[in-house]
Amino acid sequence: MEKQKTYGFLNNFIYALNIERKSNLRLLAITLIKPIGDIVGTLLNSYAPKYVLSFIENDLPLKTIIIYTIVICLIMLIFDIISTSCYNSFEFEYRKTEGYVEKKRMDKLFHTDFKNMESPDFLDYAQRAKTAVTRGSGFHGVLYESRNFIAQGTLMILSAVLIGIQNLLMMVCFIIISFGTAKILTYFTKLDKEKFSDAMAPTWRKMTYLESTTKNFDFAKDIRLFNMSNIFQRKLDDVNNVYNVKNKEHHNRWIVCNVDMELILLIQKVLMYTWLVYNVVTGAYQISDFVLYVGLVTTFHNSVGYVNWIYSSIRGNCLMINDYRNFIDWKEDKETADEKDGYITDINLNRFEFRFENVSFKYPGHDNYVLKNVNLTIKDGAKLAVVGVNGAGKTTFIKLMMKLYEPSEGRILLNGIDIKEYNREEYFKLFSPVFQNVESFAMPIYQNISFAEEDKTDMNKIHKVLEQSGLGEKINSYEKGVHTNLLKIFDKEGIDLSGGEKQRLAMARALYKDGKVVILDEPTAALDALAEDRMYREFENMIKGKTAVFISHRLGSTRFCDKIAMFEDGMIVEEGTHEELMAKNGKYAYMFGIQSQYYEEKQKNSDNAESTETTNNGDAKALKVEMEGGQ
Ligand SMILES: Nc1ncnc2c1ncn2[C@@H]1O[C@H](COP(=O)(O)OP(=O)(O)OP(=O)(O)O)[C@@H](O)[C@H]1O
Repeated sequence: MEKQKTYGFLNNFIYALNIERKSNLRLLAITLIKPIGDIVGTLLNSYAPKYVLSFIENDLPLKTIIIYTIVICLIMLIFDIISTSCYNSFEFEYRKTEGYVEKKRMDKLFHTDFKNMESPDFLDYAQRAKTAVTRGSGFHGVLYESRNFIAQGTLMILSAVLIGIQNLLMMVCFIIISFGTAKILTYFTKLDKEKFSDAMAPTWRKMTYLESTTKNFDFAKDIRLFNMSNIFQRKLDDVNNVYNVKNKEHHNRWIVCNVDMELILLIQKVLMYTWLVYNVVTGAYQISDFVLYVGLVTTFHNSVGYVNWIYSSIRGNCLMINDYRNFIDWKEDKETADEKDGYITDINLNRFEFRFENVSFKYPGHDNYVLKNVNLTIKDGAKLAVVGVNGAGKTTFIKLMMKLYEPSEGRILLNGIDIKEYNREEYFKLFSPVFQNVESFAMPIYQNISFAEEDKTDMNKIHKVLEQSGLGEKINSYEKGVHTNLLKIFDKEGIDLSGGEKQRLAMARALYKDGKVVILDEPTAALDALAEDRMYREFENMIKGKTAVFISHRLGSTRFCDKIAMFEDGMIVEEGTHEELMAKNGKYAYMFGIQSQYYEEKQKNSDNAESTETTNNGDAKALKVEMEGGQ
């Protein structure tokens, strides 16, 4: 688990103000101007009754009293307007700052090491960082309350000084009481952050998963057909139960805190009123003084309460900002950091030879090795087929080759240089991958292929690769053609593609990218036999002269490769050409034999059906294609 860095309260507070300054200067201006309106407005509220009363006590003419009173009211109105307009524009202006911090958070998620995306620790921090950018907490909480903190803090000091001028002892008592309540609040805020916010992060993560899975169209079919609602609801009940227990503790904690504070504040009120009533009874104060000091006492009392609450709220929100900073600054692996001095960023190579040297690998957080002491060379321009049973380590092998993970032991070299030395983002650009599981994104079709804005997309090339991957006719049949949106998230008329069509889309992406190294991981798993036949012909064009790795369960389809590496239990157990491996009569030959038998039987049945029903011979041809993967 990543060690959390703890920044002080002030450090986090300044960080939030800095974010405010960088993202929206107007918001910073509001933060500074609103307190002026609040302070003057509140003090006038205390002084206005005293002055109006003193005009009467001093027998001023009625007309003068009315004019003075109107002037006082107008001044109060001006400061009230300043305060209210700042208050109203805060939410609107905050939108920019919200966008700024959210963008930083998303950037981290987009660029972090691939392995972090499956690390529960990292995902918990991602969840906490999300809380820090949610309205009402984190940055919003700190910036919103900082205006009130400045206003109420100043009012607290001013009213304390004004009271202190009259009675120093009282002022000292009030200050001690305010420190006492502040201490109680700090204690409860810290306790609650640990016992509630932090402890709830894994529960939020689970809830988010359950919620997003339930409404995800990709899962909707399985959920219904396998009647998974019960199991989902049970899991939801489990997390809800944890939430309910923690939430109850959270609320009880705050009730205890409030009661403690109210008891202390009661002592303060009793002291203050005793002092004021005594002075009026002994004739030391006039009625107008009494009214003024009641106003100041109330202001002091309220501002102490506010300052405590606001301070505690800002403190709690600063702890969330601390989490946000820990997430944004989450240390990436040194080897894969983006802009490290000395890392090779210019990967303009014209030959691509990969060498795996004693490579072993275990997934983060797991003890078992998924790859064991793999030694293999893929020569420049060579086509390597990787075969083996499910779970043998084939996909893991290419994930390592593409630098999505790093070897736990050993090293991988490209042209003799450890791939650790290459800048990750530049290195990714080398590859054109086609995976078996393909995601379509809620974007127009052309963008699902180029991953660029329209003005940076070569539309002719888009049409060409769509034709090559067999999607051209389908896409052209839509009114908006390549501008048709996929999925219905941004466009009610968006379309969805079938599994096979998605795989063709992946092929179009790879063709468009035209990477110098081609990776095909079961690229035809979802295709029908005829589409597969066509795709293989495209592959041959696509990989001509390039280094390529091809994973397939259809052993016949690997014959166009120069070399076959057979994986078993994370190790390469056989290596050579198809003919060499067949001659060896080992595991590869055995697997090939079993598959041939199956397809021969299928073909025999098809032939029988063909002779008796004299049907077309398309199926038999398709079977032959299926076995040989288009060869
Ligand atoms: N992200 C992961 N975390 C932990 N273990 C994983 C992860 N991905 C894969 N594995 C494990 O690693 C082993 C090898 O998986 P891999 O996907 O490389 O196999 P494969 O040969 O490509 O299988 P298939 O033919 O089914 O695609 C499997 O036992 C799998 O459970």
